[in-house]
Amino acid sequence: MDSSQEESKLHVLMVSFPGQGHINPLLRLAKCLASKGLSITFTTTANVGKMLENSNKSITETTAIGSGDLRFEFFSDGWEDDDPRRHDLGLLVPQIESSGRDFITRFITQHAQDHNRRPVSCIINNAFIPWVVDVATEHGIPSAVLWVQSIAVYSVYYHYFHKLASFPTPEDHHASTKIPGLPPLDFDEIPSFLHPSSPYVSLQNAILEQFKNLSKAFRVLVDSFDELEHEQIKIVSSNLPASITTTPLGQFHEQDLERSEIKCTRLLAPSSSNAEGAFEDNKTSTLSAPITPVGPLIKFSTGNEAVRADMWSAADECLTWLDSHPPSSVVYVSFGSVVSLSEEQLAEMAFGLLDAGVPFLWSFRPPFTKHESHSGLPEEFLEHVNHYKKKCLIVKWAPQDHVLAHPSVACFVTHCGWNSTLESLSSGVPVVAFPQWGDQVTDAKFLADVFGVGVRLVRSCEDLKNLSRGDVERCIREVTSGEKAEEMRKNALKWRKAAEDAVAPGGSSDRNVEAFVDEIKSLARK
Ligand SMILES: O=c1ccn([C@@H]2O[C@H](COP(=O)(O)OP(=O)(O)O[C@H]3O[C@H](CO)[C@@H](O)[C@H](O)[C@H]3O)[C@@H](O)[C@H]2O)c(=O)[nH]1
Repeated sequence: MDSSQEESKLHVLMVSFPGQGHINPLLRLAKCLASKGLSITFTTTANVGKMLENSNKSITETTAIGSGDLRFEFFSDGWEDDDPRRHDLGLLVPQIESSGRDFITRFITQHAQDHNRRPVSCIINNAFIPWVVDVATEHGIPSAVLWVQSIAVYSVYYHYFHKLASFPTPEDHHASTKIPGLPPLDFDEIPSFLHPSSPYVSLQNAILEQFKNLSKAFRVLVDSFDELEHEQIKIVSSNLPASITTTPLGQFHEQDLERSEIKCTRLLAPSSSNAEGAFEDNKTSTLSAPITPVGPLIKFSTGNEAVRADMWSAADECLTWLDSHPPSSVVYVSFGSVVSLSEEQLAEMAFGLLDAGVPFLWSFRPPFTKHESHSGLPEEFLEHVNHYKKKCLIVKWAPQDHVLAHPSVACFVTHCGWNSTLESLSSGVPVVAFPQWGDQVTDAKFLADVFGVGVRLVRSCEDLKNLSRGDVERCIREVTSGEKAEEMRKNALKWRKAAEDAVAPGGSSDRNVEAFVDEIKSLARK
């Protein structure tokens, strides 16, 4: 690259909520954009930044990726290192907003004034920090959002927020929800934060807040792909005005950029359950920027595997241990970075795994706080694991992307976070779905009934409480042997191929990423 190209690299600031399930997809997008010639600064809060630096030394320096580059800069959330308030989302979300707003404003100003730095041309953020879009708008900087859950789940929240469909009410709280383009969703299949009695009010607010200002962004990118969620993309897009819906994926028109002027009225009278009063001004509302799938981001090869953002060090031994097993023989178990199981659930899961008689690798994330139990596994089970190291391995954190891509893995027992869901589909690995809350219950429904790659270990909150080792064993057997297992394996491999095609040069997501980069360049010229 000559010096004039080097100078003309556009600078994109990417801001992540400090959670693993948010950081991973945003970082994957960051690497992808850098590989196409953009200069990226990736930021999140400093306490999580410290964890990332401890487990990934490579992120402490600027890294050249393709014709662009990537660097990290973290901001303090204003609390001491061990402040327990961080574990309360209701407190954390506003705290990050106040410190994050200051940081981003300073960052934009410094980069605009200092001739030795590149001014910020675009800002991209992910879930739970919608104020980033407002800060960008206040400074006249174009902004985009990366939605880090499925488009189906986006559609459910979108229909809820804009009162476009009926949802369960306290009076009729088990009614199913019908949303165009989605199968009818039973009560236990809509994201559980929308249940009338959900105790997770702060999570519901954090999620729904995002829908307030999506129209200020010029694009909502999604870590999904057209072939996987074609109908859902069509439906979500069709609630936008015609000028946008007629725009084919991967081709942007001038009028798309003026959508802040666009208004759309709701289609249905509001159901009494729809967070009445909370989002008062929805009668005539600007809906959202166009939705563009750019995933699965994990499949884009940027030639820089070393840059990772694990919050804990991934145990290298996983891959050598997997190497010692025959193809399609191991069950991988992980419940992501947030979920904690009760001691009863852990015991049933543990003994169910033993009863299934298959080798297993269990990633059991370290506790967040001193108070969170990490010794919840039964003593008898741990003794067995120690004795049969060849057959069972428990680690604190695994390189999950590499584990799922390993040929020895036959099945994934997962909590169905969207990243895990997409990673298993992209790797062709069938699943036993063990969702706990939020979008996970919807993802589980899709994995089993729409994508055809797994079985559900639990279907309702009641099942969660009554998990039995017999069910664990039965589900693992169902997914790993017999005719039905063969069918699921075939479907999983079909999705893996579709994922590979989507990100290959000229594939649906690749075209969308290219067009997005062109869009950033074109907005920067204005
Ligand atoms: O040992 C492990 C376990 C997990 N992971 C990675 O951690 C991420 C976990 O993300 P996800 O599967 O989405 O689970 P959560 O961490 O639980 O994610 C939260 O955020 C997601 C995105 O909003 C939601 O879909 C989930 O429901 C929510 O719990 C994935 O990329 C995994 O590859 C590892 O690298 N090693």
